[in-house]
Amino acid sequence: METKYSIAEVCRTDGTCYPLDPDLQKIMAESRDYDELLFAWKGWRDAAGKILREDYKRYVELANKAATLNGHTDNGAFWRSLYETPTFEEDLEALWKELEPLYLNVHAYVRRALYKHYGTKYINLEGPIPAHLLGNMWAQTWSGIMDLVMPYPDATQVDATPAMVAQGWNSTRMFQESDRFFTSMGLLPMPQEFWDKSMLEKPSDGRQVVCHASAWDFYNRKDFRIKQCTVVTMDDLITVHHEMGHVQYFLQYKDQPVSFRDGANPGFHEAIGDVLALSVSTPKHLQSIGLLDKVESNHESDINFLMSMALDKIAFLPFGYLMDQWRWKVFDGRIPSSEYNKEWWNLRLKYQGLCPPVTRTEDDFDPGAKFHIPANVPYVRYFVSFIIQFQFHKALCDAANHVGPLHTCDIYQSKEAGKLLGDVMKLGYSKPWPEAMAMITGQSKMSAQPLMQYFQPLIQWLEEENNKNNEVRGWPNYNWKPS
Ligand SMILES: C=C(C[SeH])C(=O)N1CCC[C@H]1C(=O)O
Ligand SMILES: [Zn+2]
Repeated sequence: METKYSIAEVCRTDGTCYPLDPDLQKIMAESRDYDELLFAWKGWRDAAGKILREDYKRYVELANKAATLNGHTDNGAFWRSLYETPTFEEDLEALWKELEPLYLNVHAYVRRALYKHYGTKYINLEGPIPAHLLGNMWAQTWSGIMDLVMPYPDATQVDATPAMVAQGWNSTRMFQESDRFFTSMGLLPMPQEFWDKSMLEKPSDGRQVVCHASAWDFYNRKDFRIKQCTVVTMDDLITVHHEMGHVQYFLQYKDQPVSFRDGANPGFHEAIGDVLALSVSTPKHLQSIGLLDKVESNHESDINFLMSMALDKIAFLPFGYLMDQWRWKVFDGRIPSSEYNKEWWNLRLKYQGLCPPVTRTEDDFDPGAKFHIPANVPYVRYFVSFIIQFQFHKALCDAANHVGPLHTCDIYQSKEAGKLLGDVMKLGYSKPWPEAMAMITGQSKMSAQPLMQYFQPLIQWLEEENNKNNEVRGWPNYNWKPS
C-alpha cells in the first residue's frame, strides 16, 4: 500500500502527470483557483486512495490477527497500549473539548476570509468549508492560505520562504541550520554518517522513492538517517527541525538497551523537533538568521505571527484527533468496510467542519489518500505532540529565563534548556512518560494550558473580531454543499 501511494500520480488530459511531491503539494498550497484545486484534490484521491480500499480491508484483518495473538483485543487497543494510560481516550477527549472553542473561532475567521475570495457560490458562512480550499491536500494545516487570512497585511510578514529562495538556500543548508540550533543548546551534533547516508532531496535519477519525510535509527549506535524530499520553503524548514528532533532523540538514547530505544511515548518523539521549531519560527529568530528584514514588536505584528502559528497548530488539532478515531473504530469493528468513506466524512465534518467539494461514495477510499493510513503509521501521536510541545516550550523558556509573552520566546543557545531536554531524551522508553513529563514541566499530566497561554493574545483578538462580524461558530448548516 505504501508503494502504491508513493508512486501515484495525477495526469491531465494532455498527458502531463504530477506526483504528490512536490507538484500537487505546490498546487494545493499556492493555487487560488477553485477548479484547479479540485483537479488536484479529486485526482489525488482517485489515484492514491480509491485503489487501496481492498488492500486496506485485508490489512485490517492481518493487523487485528497480530494484535490478538499478542494479547490485545484489536490493533487499535495495541496502539493505545503504548501510552500505558488507562484513561487515555478520556484524557484526549477532555483536551479536545478544552481547545474546541479556539478551533471554532479560527474556523469561523478563516471561513470569512475564504468567503471574501471564493464568494457565496462556494462558501456558506454557517456551513462547513470545502476541504480543498485550506492550502493543504488534507486540510490538516492551513498556513498555505496565510495570504488570504493575514489580519494586518501592512504589519510584519512571517513567511521566510522568499528570503530562503532569494539567498539560494538548499536542503543541506536547511539541515545545517537545524543542526546549529540543536548544538547551540549543548545537544548532540549529527554524526558524519548522517550527512553521508541521508537522502535530503528527491532523487533526480528517476528512482521512485517514498517522499513522505522520515527519520531512521539503524540500532547500531552509529547509523542514523533522514529521508526527505526537501523543498526550499519555510514549511519544509519546520519539517527539517521535526525530523532532526527524531534523530536527536535516537542519538540521546543510543546507549540504552534496544527495548528502551524509543520515545517516552510516541508523542514525545514527535514533539522534540517541533519544540525547537517554535523558537525558530519567531520573527526575532528568523531576523537573526537573515530570513526576515523588517520585524516590529507591536500588536498587529503579534497577531499576524500568532495567526500564522494558529493556522498550523490549532487547525491541526481536530485532524490529529480524528485520524485514529476513524482507525480505532475500523479495528474494533464499529466501522465496517461498507462505511469506510461515509464515517471518514462524518468525522471530518464533526471535528474539522469540512465537507467534500464533490460527492463521495463507497467507491472512494479517501482515508487511503493520507500517507499514514497505507503506511500503517499511528497518528494520535501528533495530537499528543501538538499539546505537549507547548508544555515543553513553556518549561524550556522558564529554564532559559525568558521574560515576556510565551510566543516571543526563543531558546536558541540556552544550555539550561538543552540540558533539561537532553536528560529526558537520554531516558528513552526506560521510564513511564509521566515521570519524563514531570522532569521537564514539574507535573506529570498532559495539559492544554501552556498552548492556551501561548495563543492568549490571539484568543482574545479572534473572539472580538468574530463577534464584530457576527460570525456563527460551528456549521449548523451542516447539510450545505458547494454548488
Ligand atoms: C513529518 C512527519 C513524519 Se514523522 C509527519 O508525518 N507529520 C508531522 C506532522 C503531522 C504528520 C503529517 O505530515 O501528517
Ligand atoms: Zn515525526
